[in-house]
Amino acid sequence: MSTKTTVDNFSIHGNAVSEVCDIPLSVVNRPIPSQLDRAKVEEMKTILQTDTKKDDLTPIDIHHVEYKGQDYYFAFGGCHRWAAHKELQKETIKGKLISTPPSVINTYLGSSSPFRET
Ligand SMILES: Nc1ncnc2c1ncn2[C@@H]1O[C@H](COP(=O)(O)OP(=O)(O)OP(=O)(O)O)[C@@H](O)[C@H]1O
Repeated sequence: MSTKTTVDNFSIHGNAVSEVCDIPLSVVNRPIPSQLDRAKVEEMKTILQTDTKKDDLTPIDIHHVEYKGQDYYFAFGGCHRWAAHKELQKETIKGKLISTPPSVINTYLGSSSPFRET
């Protein structure tokens, strides 16, 4: 017999980072289009608009890349939290910054990566 353990809010990247930042949505690149469950987005919007609950949503993971003296920010998951913030026209979203080498973004984005050397 096996026992299945469910871990809420686990992030292989974010669990190693304790600091949570308010990150402007305008600086974050989201290269992968989201497939959204509309009901979930609406539920999250309600949470964000409820003073006693608005901090219930966990921070999203945001990859921070420093490349040739410039800062780049990427998010791949957190699709529903992102959509809820966007639709409410929030300026910022709570996130954990994951310091990420450009080569890792190259792995995700291949030839679409801005860090590919020609
Ligand atoms: N109904 C809810 N009430 C409170 N917190 C919620 C609720 N739904 C989700 N959350 C919180 O939001 C976090 C993220 O949820 P979830 O992984 O489902 O969405 P997402 O990461 O924004 O989207 P996706 O996983 O599609 O990229 C959960 O870990 C949980 O803390």
